[in-house]
Amino acid sequence: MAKRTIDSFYKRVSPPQSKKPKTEETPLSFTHHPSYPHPIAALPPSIANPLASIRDAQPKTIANQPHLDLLYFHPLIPSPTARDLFQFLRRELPFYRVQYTIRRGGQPTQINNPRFTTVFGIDATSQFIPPTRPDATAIADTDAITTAPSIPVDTKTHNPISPTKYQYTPRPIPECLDTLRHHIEAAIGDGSTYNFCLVNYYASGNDSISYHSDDERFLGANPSIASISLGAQRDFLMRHKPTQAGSNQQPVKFGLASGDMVVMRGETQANWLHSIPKRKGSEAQMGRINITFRKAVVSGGTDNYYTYNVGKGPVCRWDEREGKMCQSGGGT
Ligand SMILES: O=C(O)CCC(=O)C(=O)O
Ligand SMILES: [Fe+2]
Repeated sequence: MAKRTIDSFYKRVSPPQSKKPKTEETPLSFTHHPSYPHPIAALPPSIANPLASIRDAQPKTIANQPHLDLLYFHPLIPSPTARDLFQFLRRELPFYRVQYTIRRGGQPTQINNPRFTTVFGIDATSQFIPPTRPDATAIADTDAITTAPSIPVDTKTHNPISPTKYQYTPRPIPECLDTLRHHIEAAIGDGSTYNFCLVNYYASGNDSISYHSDDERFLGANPSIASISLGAQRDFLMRHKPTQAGSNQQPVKFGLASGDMVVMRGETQANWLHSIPKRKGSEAQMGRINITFRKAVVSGGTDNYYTYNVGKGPVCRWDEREGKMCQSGGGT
């Protein structure tokens, strides 16, 4: 049987032919997977081709504060491509407005995520591979090649994982985001690899993420987190965690623009907090997408990421006529 990479495995089919003349924006193919609420378009060449050059982008190193270790690509993606990628991802990805309950002071308290989120990927104990084929004749059947979905298997044994291993059905990173992953791993060039892609959509200046650090144990020690900004410019604030010497340091502020990438690595997560505060002003009504690539090393990471970024609520899609995210019916 011919050896095929995981990347080449995703089903690629042409969209239904219509009488409309083809424009550059017409998606050429889709990633299909039973875990997706809908097929997810692959990048059109008008975005995929210029994106290939981001591998050569040169970052600035920011390590002028205790425990801070950042790479700042300003920009990573040139502005026309960043704009097209923003519009493409907003239109094509499924998003969620996740709600969950925590106990606060002994009382169950409902938390509403103040932004739209979505996630793809699986931790390092599992991986997506094409299902094995019994004989070579199946390969001759192009339809069989293109319709079989990739399946999650145990990384060590390559046996299919138990259906009860995870609380949520993990989703493979779709081709449009996996292409980006390959390019940014090359641009960062320090050997970091990623198996998760989290996407935030801030619909306006009223959406935000409060101070936190991505220092969960399931990311291992000194995790590398690559964070890409598209769309509206927003302030990214970082401040050192409180120390014995006090906590009244001024935050470090980056005005993250469309196409920028910040890589947080080394001891950064263990020692620093970061946030995107709410904002007013001219760009406040514009949307912003943030994409983070991360590597979860144990299975708890998969459950955590799907719980807080997909959840159990309805899927939302961008509605061009309404100019906003709308619930698209059905489940997750
Ligand atoms: O939107 C951003 O730039 C930051 C997002 C973030 O910190 C996160 O998702 O953990
Ligand atoms: Fe974060």
